[in-house]
Amino acid sequence: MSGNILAIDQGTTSSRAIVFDEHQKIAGLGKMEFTQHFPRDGWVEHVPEEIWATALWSAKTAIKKAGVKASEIAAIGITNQRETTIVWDRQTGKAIYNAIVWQDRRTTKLCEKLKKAGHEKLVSKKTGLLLDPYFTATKLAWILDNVPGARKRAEKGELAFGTVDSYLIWRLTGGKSHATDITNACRTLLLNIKTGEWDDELLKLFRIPRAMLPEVKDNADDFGMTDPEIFGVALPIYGAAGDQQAATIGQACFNPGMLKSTYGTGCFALLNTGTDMVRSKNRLLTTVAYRLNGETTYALEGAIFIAGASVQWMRDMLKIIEKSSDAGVLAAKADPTQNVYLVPAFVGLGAPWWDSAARGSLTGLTRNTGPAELARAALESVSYQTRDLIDAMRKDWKGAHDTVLRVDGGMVASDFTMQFLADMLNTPVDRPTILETTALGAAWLAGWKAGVWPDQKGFAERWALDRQFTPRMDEDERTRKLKGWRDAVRRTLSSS
Ligand SMILES: Nc1ncnc2c1ncn2[C@@H]1O[C@H](COP(=O)(O)OP(=O)(O)O)[C@@H](O)[C@H]1O
Ligand SMILES: O=P(O)(O)OC[C@H](O)CO
Repeated sequence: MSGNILAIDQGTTSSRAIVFDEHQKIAGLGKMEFTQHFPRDGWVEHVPEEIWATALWSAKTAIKKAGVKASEIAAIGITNQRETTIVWDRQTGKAIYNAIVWQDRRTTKLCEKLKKAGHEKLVSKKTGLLLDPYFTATKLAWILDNVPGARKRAEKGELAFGTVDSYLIWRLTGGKSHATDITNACRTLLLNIKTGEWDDELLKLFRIPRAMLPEVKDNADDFGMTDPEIFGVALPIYGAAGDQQAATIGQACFNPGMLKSTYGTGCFALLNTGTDMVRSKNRLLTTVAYRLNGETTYALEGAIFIAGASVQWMRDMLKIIEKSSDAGVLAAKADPTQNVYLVPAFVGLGAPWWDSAARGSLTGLTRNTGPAELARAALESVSYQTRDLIDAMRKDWKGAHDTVLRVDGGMVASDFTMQFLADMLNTPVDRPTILETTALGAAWLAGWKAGVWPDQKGFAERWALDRQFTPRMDEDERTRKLKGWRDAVRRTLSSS
């Protein structure tokens, strides 16, 4: 059997697919951006048909570009933007409402109400998460409460719920498989991360009918065969994982203490804590890193909502750069004596603040502040936020000390940003040769399950360094800059 694996990576701003060959090298890639809908302040939606169409187009393009026949693909792995919520009609396969995206804040009030009623402790204990609109359950409840007739139909079993992995699996298998994987399921607020099963108490709290939920599987598992109409041949789907967990796998962070951070639209740092479920005292998340052969590995996670999105904001709204890669060039021209801080709380602040009512701020402006200082502040904000996460991780778990950070995602192409990151963390930052680690992680799951790719150890040995960024800034300068950042955050919090 051939060692070609198709990975479908359905992200927040684009869908892409990659065919990796038997040596885990990229043989073909297809990528398409899709429309972001912002119907109201704090609301973010995607059209499910567009998610499907762009994912499918990308998959077919990747196969074509790789110059292989679909029959030469051994298996498919799926990875996706997490928490994004879709409900569809089991009969027609049509979604009953747009996908409510992870960034969407419309359920802030409901979360506050549940918190006031004292439910956060139970929710955190069972799920490792917090009562924040970021997660799926309240978005799903919103759909059931706001689409006429939805709740009744869901109770009768006529509607199906899924995160994007589940929706793609359903579409790819022609409605034959309604499944999800443990890493996506554990982000819904409906799964008990200790047992790995849907939890009746949580379902009752969020008023979610069990009949609409998918089956929860391991990350390398049998998720069904694709409908032969789609690729001309039925292909097995053998892997699925949320994109941040897939990146953890793709970065081969398989040992406790290993840490990766992905800089895409948002930024997500995951620290492997092994089979230990480390409970955060500093408002980080406890999450499933992966479950293989029934054994669960956990991670501590810090989630930042805006990273590369601030670069897109400069490009699309402020129009001070033409393309993302101009940001680093512009930032390098900034006046080093200015202390401008951008706190990009465009959709609230994630870890460790969890302030959904906060909105972005720009401080330290002078008459001489121009686009270059703004670009620098936007790129630097990513490193400051990462520092906040890693400080919290170090307080939570001793295994987080002396670790090297492996980075990936679109934004790590910026050398300026990576150097500043090493300076702020005061720790080396390793950028691998393959930056498509999310897709690679999903591909490994499928390739390993299909028996055509190496095992964990063999795969980890193939991880290759492109460049290591080492800290260059002196301690006084770092301390001064971090203090300025913390002041800026303090002023941005909604309670300030
Ligand atoms: N050279 C660069 N410098 C800074 N930011 C960049 C650069 N290249 C891409 N980006 C940013 O990275 C993000 C895209 O990363 P990607 O991993 O594709 O994201 P996602 O999976 O969330 O769609 C965009 O927000 C883009 O602005
Ligand atoms: O699409 P990304 O890469 O920004 O990832 C989104 C995360 O999965 C949200 O939790």
